[in-house]
Order: sequence, then C-alpha cells, then structure tokens
Amino acid sequence: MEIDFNRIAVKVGSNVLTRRDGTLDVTRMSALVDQIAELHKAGIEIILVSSGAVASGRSEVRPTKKLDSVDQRQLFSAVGQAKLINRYYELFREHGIPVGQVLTMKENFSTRRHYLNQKNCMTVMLENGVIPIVNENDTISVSELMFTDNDELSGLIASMMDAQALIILSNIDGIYNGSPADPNSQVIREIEQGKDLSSYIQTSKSSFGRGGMLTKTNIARKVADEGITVIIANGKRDNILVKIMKNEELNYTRFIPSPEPVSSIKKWIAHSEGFAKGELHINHCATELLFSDKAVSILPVGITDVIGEFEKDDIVRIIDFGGKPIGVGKANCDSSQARETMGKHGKKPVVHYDYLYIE
Ligand SMILES: Nc1ncnc2c1ncn2[C@@H]1O[C@H](COP(=O)(O)OP(=O)(O)O)[C@@H](O)[C@H]1O
Ligand SMILES: N[C@@H](CCC(=O)OP(=O)(O)O)C(=O)O
Repeated sequence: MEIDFNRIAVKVGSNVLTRRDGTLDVTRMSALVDQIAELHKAGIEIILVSSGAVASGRSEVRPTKKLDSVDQRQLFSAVGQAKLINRYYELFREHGIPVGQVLTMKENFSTRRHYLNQKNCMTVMLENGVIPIVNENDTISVSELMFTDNDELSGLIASMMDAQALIILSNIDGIYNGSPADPNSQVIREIEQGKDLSSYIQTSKSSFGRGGMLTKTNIARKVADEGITVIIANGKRDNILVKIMKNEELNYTRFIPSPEPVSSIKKWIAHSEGFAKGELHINHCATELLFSDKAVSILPVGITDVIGEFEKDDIVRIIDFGGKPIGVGKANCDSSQARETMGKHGKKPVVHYDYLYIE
C-alpha cells in the first residue's frame, strides 16, 4: 500500500450510515470498518468521527406525543448513540481492534486545559492501539452550544490531534462545479488555497445531514490552511478509504494543504473564534504588518479600540481598520490593561505572535 500518512481523521456523515428510511445501514458500516481495519493494520493511526446517532435512534423509538426538535434530538441520540457504538464495537472486534467512545461538545474546546485533556485522552488511546470513535454529545449540547455539524467537529479533531489528513466521507463524490444534479457538473479534483467556492455550492443538504456542503467547504479550507490535507469523498463507494490511501485514480475533492505547518497552539486558537470574549481593533499600519512576511505581535501602539471585557489568556478577535475580522489571538493581558496601554509606544504586546492566528 502506498501510504503518505501516519495519522488520519476520518469523518463519516449521517447519510453514509443510514438507509433512505433512516435505519442504520449496517452493511455500509461493516464495509467502512473493514477498510479502517486494513489501514490500521498497515500502521496508520485513525481517529473516526462518526455521525449517525440521531438517525439510528429515530427508528428505535416511537414517541408517545409530538416532540419539539430539541427533545427529539436528545431522545434519538441517547438511544441511537448506544446502538451505533455497540455496532462499531462488534464490527471492530471481528478484526481484533479495540475501540473507545469519545463524546464531546463545543465547550470542551474553549479552554486550553479541556482541549489538552481531550488530546491526551485520544493520544493515549492511539498509543495503545485503540481507535477513538468521536461524536458530539447530542444529549446535552443543544442550540448555541452545538457544533454546526460533525464536519466542524472533525476539523477540530484533525487539527487537535495533528492528523496529516482529514477524510470527510459524505454521500457525494466531492464538490461539484455546479449543481450535483446537473449532468454537466464535474467534481473539482483539487482546490488551491484562497479559491472562492461559494458560487458552486447549493444550500441544499442531504436528507439526514445537518450542515450541508457549505460548512464542509469552509471547514475543509480552514483545516487545509493549517497544513492538513483534506479530502471530501463518497463513503458509499466501494473501498474508498483504501483507494484514497493507495493514491488510486478516483473522483474526489482534495484541498491542497498550506506548505507551512502551523504550531499546535495556533491551531487551537484558529478554531477558537466562537469563544472570543472581546475585540482588538487595529490601525492601518498594524494591519499591513500582520499581512506581511514578518512575525509580528499586536502592540498597544497599533490598537485603536478595545471592545468587551476579557481576562488574560482569553481569546480575542482581531478587527482590521476597515472593521473586518481578520484573525484571533490569546490575550496577554486583561481588557482594562489593554485599554490603558492602547495607542502607546514601548509597551508589551497585547497578543504575542506565537498566540496569534491571522486568516
Ligand atoms: N457544489 C456541490 N457539490 C457537491 N454537493 C453539494 C454541492 N452543493 C450542495 N451540495 C449538497 O451537499 C450535500 C452533502 O452535505 P451534507 O448533507 O452535510 O452531508 P453529510 O451528512 O455527509 O455531512 C450533498 O448531498 C449535496 O446535496
Ligand atoms: N451528532 C449527530 C451528527 C449530526 C451531523 O452533523 O451529521 P452530519 O451532517 O453527518 O455531519 C449524530 O450523530 O446524529
């Protein structure tokens, strides 16, 4: 087998794992497990991010009264996750491979400490030959606490675990340069950095999916910018994972990764925008410097405004002179100290370069 990667994250979408009637497609699961087992035996460390809890629970219970969408999700995921992980456990056991369940939620990525605890948990699993099977803890993460979908979660996991590749399996061959229903549309095979795909993506999503192709694309770009190869491929195609790893000629979309590796802490910061407690507005000169090749920190002299209340080490959003968010960073002081020194020369950085991620 031609292997370029030692560690990969594989995300399996709800639609890959469920039949049209919403029941769990055990034949498909089994085929995917066989492929993952083959890669595992070839020495590749794999983290599996699997959807399917809600979809597989839906067919198991008949609610006695009409439930709202939150109750439905909680009920179906509680029942469905047990069924899902049980199936995986049995299927991997046939290959002699132990698996472990990791249920997580957005909040668990918000502090560096929680982040590192999770990372440690999965690292120790991989070191012991255990395949982590990750899903969102749908029973308690509701509304604004939720990930957009498991694509977002898989991006965070791939980044956190320093995976070399993230393979997102959906029910479609890749990103088409038009409507996937149009016979003239073709799968875009490679996507370079900075390419705008918005005109290609339809807002439709598959029947059991949550986010759609737009979130998949946004996450894929962000992760690829961190130096991780991202592939969007069809999980319903035979032996797809093994074929991708063998570099076989296939229809799928590959996001070309940035050649410059991003440090572990910067990766965490890059995905932390949603937890930002405040904003640092910077002037024209500071904006230009941030986009130059130089490694620059955010100094008080370049700051024109400090919005919100934050503590030292909180995440803050960086806003350019035109009001556009351009990145995120970890604050080196609290908001009142930042206000005190704002506009002054010769003061310590408010965000040090090592803790700054510019998009
Ligand atoms: N340009 C495009 N290329 C491919 N798929 C697209 C495009 N625009 C919209 N889609 C839709 O995105 C869907 C996949 O996203 P999603 O429903 O979130 O899947 P999953 O559940 O696997 O995460 C496809 O089934 C397709 O209907
Ligand atoms: N955590 C949910 C996943 C929902 C979801 O986002 O699915 P997907 O559209 O496949 O990324 C479940 O297991 O049902």
